[in-house]
Amino acid sequence: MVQQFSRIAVKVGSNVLTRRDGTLDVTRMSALVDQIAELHKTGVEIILVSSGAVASGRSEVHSAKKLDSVDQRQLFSAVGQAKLINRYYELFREHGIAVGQVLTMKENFATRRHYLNQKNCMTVMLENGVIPIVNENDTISVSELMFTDNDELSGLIASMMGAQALIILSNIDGIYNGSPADPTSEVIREIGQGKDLSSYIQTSKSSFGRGGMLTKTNIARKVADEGITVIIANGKRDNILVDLIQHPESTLCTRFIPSAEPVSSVKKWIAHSEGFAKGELHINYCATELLFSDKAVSILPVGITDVIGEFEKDDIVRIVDFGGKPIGVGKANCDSTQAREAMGKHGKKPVVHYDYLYIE
Ligand SMILES: Nc1ncnc2c1ncn2[C@@H]1O[C@H](COP(=O)(O)OP(=O)(O)O)[C@@H](O)[C@H]1O
Ligand SMILES: N[C@@H](CCC(=O)OP(=O)(O)O)C(=O)O
Repeated sequence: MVQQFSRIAVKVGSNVLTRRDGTLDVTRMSALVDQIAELHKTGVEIILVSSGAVASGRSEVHSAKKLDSVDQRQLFSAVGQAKLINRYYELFREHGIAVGQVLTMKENFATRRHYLNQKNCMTVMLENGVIPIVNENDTISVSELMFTDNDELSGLIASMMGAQALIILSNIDGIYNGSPADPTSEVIREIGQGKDLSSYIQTSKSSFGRGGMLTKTNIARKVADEGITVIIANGKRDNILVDLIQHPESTLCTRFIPSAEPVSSVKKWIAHSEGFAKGELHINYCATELLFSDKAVSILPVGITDVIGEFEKDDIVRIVDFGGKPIGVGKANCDSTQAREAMGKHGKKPVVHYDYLYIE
């Protein structure tokens, strides 16, 4: 059989790995490991993004004093991540497969150097047949330093590692075209580019999840726009991973159709960097129009009407259109003082070069 994908990222959500009482579902973990091992043996490279640290720590510690939510998360994840990775290690060892732990945080995606260091680490692991098991470093990622959830992290990882597909396993068969609780709702099988799904998504979350379906959908769209197939499926269904890869037509899931246009690796990094923007470049009507045309256009000083914030050369800046709407991100080619000096002038060097510009 021809394999559809040779490198995939698989995200396993908290709810897939957690029983109703909040403890780790080792039977489910073991079933998923068996499937990953089966795919690995057919030559598919897999990066596993696994939640479950907080859930697996919860049952291990019983604090005498009442803990606030940050303390709880730090304590449970510190204990739980050790337990989680230990379980994975043992389960994969039965298949003769080595695994490695990668704990990361949002800041590690902010500078290109850190980004490339992480990429290199996981590339070496894959080259040596080791499956990277990635999670957020919950012990030190607190509040604004946190990813929205592991869906966001898995999108960054899939994009960074040049995966052809990202499979997000949750406790639901896919995105429903109404409330999942409504028996008339159905799973949307395929989502093309530019489809607005906001009216379908309920704000309800599963009991142990962090972000909910809306963040899943937003991430999925962004990643698919970079040319990566994104699949949302039910990790609690038997043999789901193998079925998705080997019997894609007959397996229930939501599939985001990837863009056919290739996106460079630098642009992929920039696309996910909005949260790290240090400043804003406001542009006029004419520059906005040009950016949305088919041409490869850089942001020239002549089209800039305002420079907000203080930034250095190579920092990420947000691009804001003439109506005040954020339309993209880019890597600044100069600092904010130089950008202000050049603003509105003809014949100056681009403030953001096209190669380092991502328009949404
Ligand atoms: N239209 C929808 N289709 C599917 N699920 C939805 C929809 N709207 C809201 N949801 C909720 O999103 C939940 C999955 O997201 P989340 O709780 O973040 O899971 P995970 O922990 O796997 O990341 C589902 O259990 C469901 O309750
Ligand atoms: N890093 C956390 C999971 C965070 C999270 O957002 O989980 P999920 O709702 O599955 O996307 C943990 O391991 O418990």
